[in-house]
Amino acid sequence: MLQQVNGHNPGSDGQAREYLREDLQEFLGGEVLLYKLDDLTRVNPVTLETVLRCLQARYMADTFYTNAGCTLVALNPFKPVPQLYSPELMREYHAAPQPQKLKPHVFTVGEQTYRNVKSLIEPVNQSIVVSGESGAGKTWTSRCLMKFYAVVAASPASWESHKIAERIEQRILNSNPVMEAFGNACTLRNNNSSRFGKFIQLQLNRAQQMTGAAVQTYLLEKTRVACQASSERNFHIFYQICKGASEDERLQWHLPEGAAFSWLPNPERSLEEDCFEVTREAMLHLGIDTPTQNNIFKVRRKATSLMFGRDDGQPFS
Ligand SMILES: Nc1ncnc2c1ncn2[C@@H]1O[C@H](COP(=O)(O)OP(=O)(O)OP(=O)(O)O)[C@@H](O)[C@H]1O
Repeated sequence: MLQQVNGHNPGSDGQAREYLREDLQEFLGGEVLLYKLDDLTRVNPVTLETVLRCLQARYMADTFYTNAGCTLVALNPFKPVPQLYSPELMREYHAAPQPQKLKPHVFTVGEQTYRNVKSLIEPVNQSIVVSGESGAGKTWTSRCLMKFYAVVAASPASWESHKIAERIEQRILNSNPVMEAFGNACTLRNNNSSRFGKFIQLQLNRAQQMTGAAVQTYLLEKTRVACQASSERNFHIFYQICKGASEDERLQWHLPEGAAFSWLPNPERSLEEDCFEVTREAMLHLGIDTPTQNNIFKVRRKATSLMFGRDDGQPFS
């Protein structure tokens, strides 16, 4: 039963609809100012149309973050916006007496969470849930948060502990290209779609410095190895190996130059994520040395050679 619509007491459903229509018109009439609404709880009346119009107005004004109470709505800009993620901006949010008074940003969430750990007498674990549909920007957002913590949670006093913190920071950031190489693939919606879920745990000591990180992955879409929807691709790592292996490695891994594989469709698409060197470099930083890497790729290559199948129908030796 309808009791009240935006302060009106309607006598009937018809009247309620009329009031709603008037309120809607009034709200959208001042549309030029919609981009200034940085909290969706201030949208009135709350309808799908008003919320979307508000987000659209902000998007047009290159404003990609909007609060919705204690939730942050992030719009994917689909273009590089480097000034939005600079270390200077990270420090600004970190140093602000009240970060929630600054413009809505993923760094506000990061900083508030960081302070919540610190401000309690007994530190309490904090969680940030990043959700959205495929291509919405979850991986990007998680990466941003990791970079943010790597910057703000790594300012120890002594040179020695500074070095340790720096190493942890690098390892945390380097875990991304490795996980993405092995667990991401190009889909119709996203060139770099994560085909697994992940739970990332960042560990801080009592002084709020980063001491480690752990990543748990789950629900890897293993079937993609053998079956890809048309116009989609297999996991990046396979293309990286095929495109980036040196001549020596090709010989070792029995990987003829230019060979086509039926289970590696659309290899002609050249993606930023195809860079084998980036994965190898990141693995090195994670402590996986070159011989171990070679063993991994050899094992991967052997396991997959049975499956890839060559387009000419020839089995692999
Ligand atoms: N804040 C941002 N700034 C610039 N580009 C972005 C931003 N967020 C997302 N993108 C772009 O959108 C693409 C898709 O984002 P992302 O991979 O994070 O989506 P996702 O939600 O993790 O998708 P999936 O669920 O498929 O893994 C990124 O590769 C990047 O190009």
